[in-house]
Formats: sequence, structure tokens, C-alpha cells
Amino acid sequence: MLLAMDRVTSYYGKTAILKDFSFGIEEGKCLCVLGRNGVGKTTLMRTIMGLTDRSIGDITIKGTEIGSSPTHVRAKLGIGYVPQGRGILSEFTVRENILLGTFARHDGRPDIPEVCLQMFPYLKANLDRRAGLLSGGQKQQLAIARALAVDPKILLLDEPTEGIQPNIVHEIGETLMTLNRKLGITLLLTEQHIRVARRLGDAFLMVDNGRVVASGPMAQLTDDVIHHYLTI
Ligand SMILES: Nc1ncnc2c1ncn2[C@@H]1O[C@H](COP(=O)(O)OP(=O)(O)OP(=O)(O)O)[C@@H](O)[C@H]1O
Repeated sequence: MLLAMDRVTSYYGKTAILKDFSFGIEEGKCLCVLGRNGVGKTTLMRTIMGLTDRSIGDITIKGTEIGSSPTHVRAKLGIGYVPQGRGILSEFTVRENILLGTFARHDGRPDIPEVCLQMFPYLKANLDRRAGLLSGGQKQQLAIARALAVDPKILLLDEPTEGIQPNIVHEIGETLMTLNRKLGITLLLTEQHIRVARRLGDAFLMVDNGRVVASGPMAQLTDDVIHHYLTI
């Protein structure tokens, strides 16, 4: 397994949000995390990055235990993170936003890796543009480019298509497909669009009330499972 959790419970204050949570993702695969609003999907991402108040249980990357490591150490071990809402700094340029990602590179190189620009011609042509002027889809590209700047083995993406115009959702899906299938970057993402999840994911993880309630190869994500856990 590239990344794995074994019986992890994660807390905000004294409240356990993620409970006894176990899963694994093999190198090169794409795992889609599904579940209704508020079930703990974002908390899962933040727990992997070390951004909740506290967690117990094992979190490993390539067998190395990271559950008590600070966030920057986890990033350096090859975990890139595209947070919900993207976390773009509006007053900074496209270039500066991407460079922010390079701080966590394991080789310490402070330049923009070629892959970031190859993937996103718009960003390449607009490096000096203020990020606040970008469209939602372009900001999402920028957040992905910034996460790629750490040269990650695995990319965590929290709702990458949220708040994006319907016609661009497909485009973001294609970008993620390229990262996974062509560049071999392992993906762990939360996704509201079932069609996108089905197309991208090798496997799924259904979360309810902070626990894994169903999981398996994407072919096993039946309409029944969706109906049971996702419709209100
Ligand atoms: N910083 C925080 N402090 C305390 N409680 C929090 C914090 N962040 C989230 N929670 C709580 O943890 C639970 C899970 O939230 P989380 O954001 O992980 O869910 P989610 O599945 O990602 O939902 P959404 O899709 O709405 O973002 C919620 O009950 C939420 O109120």
C-alpha cells in the first residue's frame, strides 16, 4: 500500500469525528471517497495531513508511520493536498501561488516544476496575473498546480469539482485522469459528482458518520449503495 490508515480516530477538541477508520490505497490507483455532507470526508483529508487537533491509530506512507509527524514532514514524504475551497491567495500572482507549493519539495528546488506548466497552458501563459482574477476552474487548476509543485506521489483532492461550472467539471475530470493514468500519480479524492467518481475511480470508500460503511472496486458501487448512503 502507498497510503494506509489502520483504526484511526481523529478529533477536533474532545469530539471524535473520524472513528476507527481503516483503508489503503495502492500506488497508481484512484480512490474516491463518497458520503453526504458533514460525514467526515474533509476531516479524513485533514487527518492524513496532520491538520486535525489529534489522531490515534496508524497512518503510513510506504510503510513509514506519519501519524505523529508535522504537516510539512508529511508533505515532504510525497503527499500533495488540494483543500476544499482551494486556498488560493488572491493577492498573489499565479507564479507566487505555485511557488508556495515548492517549499515542501524533498529536493528543495525552489523553481516551478515543468509538469505544473505543461498540464495547464493557461497558467503558463498567465504567470504574472493576480490569482484573484482567475475563474473558478482556473483557480482549481492553480490549486492542483501548486500541489504538484511538491512532486507528490499521492494527491489528496477535496471536492475538486465543487463550485465549478458544469461544462468545466468534465475538464477537471480529464486533468485528474491524465495525472493518474499518464503521470502515475496516486489520487485520493472526495467527489460529489457520481459520474466523475465512476469514471475516475478504481475503487470507492463510502463514509457515514465518520466511519467506512462500504468500500470496494468501483464496479461494486451499485445504485443501491448510492441510494442508501447518498440520497437524503
Ligand atoms: N475545525 C473543526 N472543529 C470542530 N468540528 C469540526 C471542525 N471541522 C469539522 N468539524 C465537524 O466534523 C464533522 C465532519 O465535517 P467534515 O467537514 O469532515 O465533513 P465533510 O464530509 O467533508 O462535509 P462537507 O462535504 O460538508 O465538507 C462535522 O460534524 C463538522 O461539524
